[in-house]
Amino acid sequence: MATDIANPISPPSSNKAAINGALRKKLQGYVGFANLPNQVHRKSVKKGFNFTIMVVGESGLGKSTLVNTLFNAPLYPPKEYAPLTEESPKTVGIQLFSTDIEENGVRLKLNVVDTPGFGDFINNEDSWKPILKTIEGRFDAYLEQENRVNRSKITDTRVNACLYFIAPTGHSLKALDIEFMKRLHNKVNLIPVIAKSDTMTHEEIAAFKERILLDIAHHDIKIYHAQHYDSDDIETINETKDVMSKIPFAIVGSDKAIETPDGRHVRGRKYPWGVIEVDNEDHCDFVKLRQMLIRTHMEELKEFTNDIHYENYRTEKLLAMGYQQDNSVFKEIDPVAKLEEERAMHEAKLIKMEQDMKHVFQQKVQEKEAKLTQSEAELYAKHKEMKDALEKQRLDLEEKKRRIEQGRPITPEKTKKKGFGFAGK
Ligand SMILES: Nc1nc2c(ncn2[C@@H]2O[C@H](COP(=O)(O)OP(=O)(O)OP(=O)(O)O)[C@@H](O)[C@H]2O)c(=O)[nH]1
Repeated sequence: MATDIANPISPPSSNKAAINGALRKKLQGYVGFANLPNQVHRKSVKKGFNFTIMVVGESGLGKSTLVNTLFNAPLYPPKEYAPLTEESPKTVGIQLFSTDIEENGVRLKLNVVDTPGFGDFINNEDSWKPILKTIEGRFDAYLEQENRVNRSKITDTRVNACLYFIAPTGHSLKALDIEFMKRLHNKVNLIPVIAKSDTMTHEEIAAFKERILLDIAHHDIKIYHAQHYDSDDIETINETKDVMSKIPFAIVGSDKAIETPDGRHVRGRKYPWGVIEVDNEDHCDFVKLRQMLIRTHMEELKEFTNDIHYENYRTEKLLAMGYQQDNSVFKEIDPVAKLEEERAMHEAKLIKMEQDMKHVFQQKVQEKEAKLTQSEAELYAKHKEMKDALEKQRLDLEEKKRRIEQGRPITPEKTKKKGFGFAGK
């Protein structure tokens, strides 16, 4: 099904002057995803785009109606009314709708995940579980495809944006809203919207928005925060600021054409006191929401999904499966640091060599010293022995001399025994 979403219900030509009148703010240029080529590479444009939106919120807040309004296409088959209760029919179970939209040669495959409204049960405690399961299930499917041997054709069904519908109570967020948003904010780009904002006055909407943002900040809920693609481009910065200033978007949904009192045919809701136009920026933020989703921030929403939410999920999952990450492989090689490292290694090597040489030298000196000490001791012993022998000789000679002087004969044996040259004399 190919639908022109950039031109929601065209009014008859006779009423065109009235459209340009005071009530309706005329859009500058066209609004649509044909602008995407400015955001990404031409190749992606050729391939076409794939975008998945999820709608979450209490039952009956107009989720299905908004999706039809957003894409100006009856994505939802008309809900059958139950004849007995005459109650509005509900979405039961998670439903997926897909449509191909083409604009200026750019193809967009749009997927919408509609979740059943919650809040109807006595105990709504776990109503977030199936929604979280769907988001994670889509991450798992992507992870499984990434791990295949052949990864050339990966089908990406990951949820790129989650429109969270807040009931137009005018009070603060409900405990259930807080619980839901907290459960989802780390898994998906959360975009809060005030449903059925036609039931509130402008002042009430402004005060309610303020209150919601305070609650979100108080509970540390991370909602999607658009970034500037090109900080030098003042137009982009202003556009992003403008879009961000509208969050939470106060929206009105209607896929029906109605006639305004001045004869225009518009998408809107008719009341006894007047008409609320869906595509009128003075009436609600629907145009801004569509602009952000399709025109200005689609690629960024996809990037955030892949780089932040999916990456975190993947890391947690792989760690839980026992995979360890070797961070050293991600260490960037800094040439200065590398040189420094090499220099340190070289220095350490030199120090080691110096120490080894010192050790060998000391060993040799010690050995020499030991040898010298030993020969000194030997010399000393020899010297002592000679000295003792000479002393003994001196004593013998003195004895002989004394005997000769006393006239006593010298015993030849004794002389012989001595072995000194007196024996023959
Ligand atoms: N006043 C008003 N009514 C709306 C708006 N959007 C939808 N409705 C009406 O609200 C009723 C419920 O709308 P649905 O789109 O079926 O709501 P839902 O959130 O999909 O409901 P579930 O399927 O139960 O989750 C319908 O009668 C819609 O016409 C809106 O912006 N303003």
